[in-house]
Amino acid sequence: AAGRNPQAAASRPAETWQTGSAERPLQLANLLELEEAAAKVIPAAGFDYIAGGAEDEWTLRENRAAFGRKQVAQRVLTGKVVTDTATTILGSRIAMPVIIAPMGGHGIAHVSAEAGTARGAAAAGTLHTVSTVATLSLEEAAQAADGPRWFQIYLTNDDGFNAELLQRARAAGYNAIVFTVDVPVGGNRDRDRRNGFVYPAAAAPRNFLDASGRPRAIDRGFKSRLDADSIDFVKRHSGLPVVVKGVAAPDDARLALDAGAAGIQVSNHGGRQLDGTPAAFSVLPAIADAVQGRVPLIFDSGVRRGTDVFKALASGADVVALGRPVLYGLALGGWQGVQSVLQQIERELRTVMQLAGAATVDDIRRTGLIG
Ligand SMILES: Cc1cc2nc3c(=O)[nH]c(=O)nc-3n(C[C@H](O)[C@H](O)[C@H](O)COP(=O)(O)O)c2cc1C
Ligand SMILES: CCCCC(=O)C(=O)O
Repeated sequence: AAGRNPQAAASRPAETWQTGSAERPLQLANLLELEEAAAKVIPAAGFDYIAGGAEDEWTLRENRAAFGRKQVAQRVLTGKVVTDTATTILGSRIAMPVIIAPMGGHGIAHVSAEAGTARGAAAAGTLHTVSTVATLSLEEAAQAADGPRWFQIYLTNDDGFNAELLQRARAAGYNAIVFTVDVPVGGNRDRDRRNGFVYPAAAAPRNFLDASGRPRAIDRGFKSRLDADSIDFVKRHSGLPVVVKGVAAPDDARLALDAGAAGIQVSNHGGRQLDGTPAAFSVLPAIADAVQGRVPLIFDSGVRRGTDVFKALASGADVVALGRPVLYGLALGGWQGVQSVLQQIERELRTVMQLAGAATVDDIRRTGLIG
């Protein structure tokens, strides 16, 4: 059931999908205003799929609201001046503590699909996490740009296929595997049910096509039973550092650590899975406490502003990952739109750092929040 949408796409006849095709930089005041603009470019059911969350979308809204309950301390007499926003994550140097979260089907948003996203990320000096259900194959996405890149895996019920996918990722030069564990089943997404949404043929995930173009493994669905052995499987077959993504409880963080995770991605999948759970930002401090700096923490779900990045890092995250705004930037401006989105949040972060007396990313991590 978890793989229902992409699976349906693989067997649908060709159809036209009139989505974004512009290639231009974007003039942005902030990332929040992108959603309304993107709704005019992406076909309605595709837009709902991207923008929506599970059930009442309470957690989707709470992901934003929670940032409003912690405050940044203004510090203007420290004598510090922002030097740069660069940082290192799992051995990769990136220009800002912001990366791109894995999202399926970039072809839903723009004709360049993941090639545009990868190029935009590289132009901004950061990395893109390519999804299992990406429109382009992991090899095509890798060829689109130089620089560090991560591959996200959903384990299917076909372990031979899973092992092959991990080996392909290693061969294509991916630097880490992001193993997503919060989709043992697809969430209850009312908008998609109402729209009868399935991935359009234009976004059918090519990782599942065999040499003769026939769909493979995706009809077996994604694994529901996930545990320490699953993490070990991903480690063994990839030979790469494994980030366990979709951790929202300290006990899952401890379990992932014991199973050999090289990183933990605190996330509630952007409010798309279990509605009624706390904001990802609300559970971050307790997870950081459980992890005790033993592995890096990546944080996502609801990040839209430089202040959000600052607050997440001050709460224990090493980097944050950005979801929906990247697809909106891609829809509106192709690779240049993605670059604009990343540059905008970096610009905001720099200003916040200066006003909060943090000269570097490490300084942010040493800063306490109010509230
Ligand atoms: C359209 C869409 C598709 C997604 N597909 C995937 C996916 O294939 N794999 C995955 O691990 N997470 C997926 N996610 C979740 C994101 O990685 C991330 O957790 C979430 O979008 C972060 O929240 P934000 O959009 O509020 O920034 C998807 C999210 C969206 C919006
Ligand atoms: C059913 C999983 C497909 C991609 C995904 O993770 C999402 O839409 O959130």
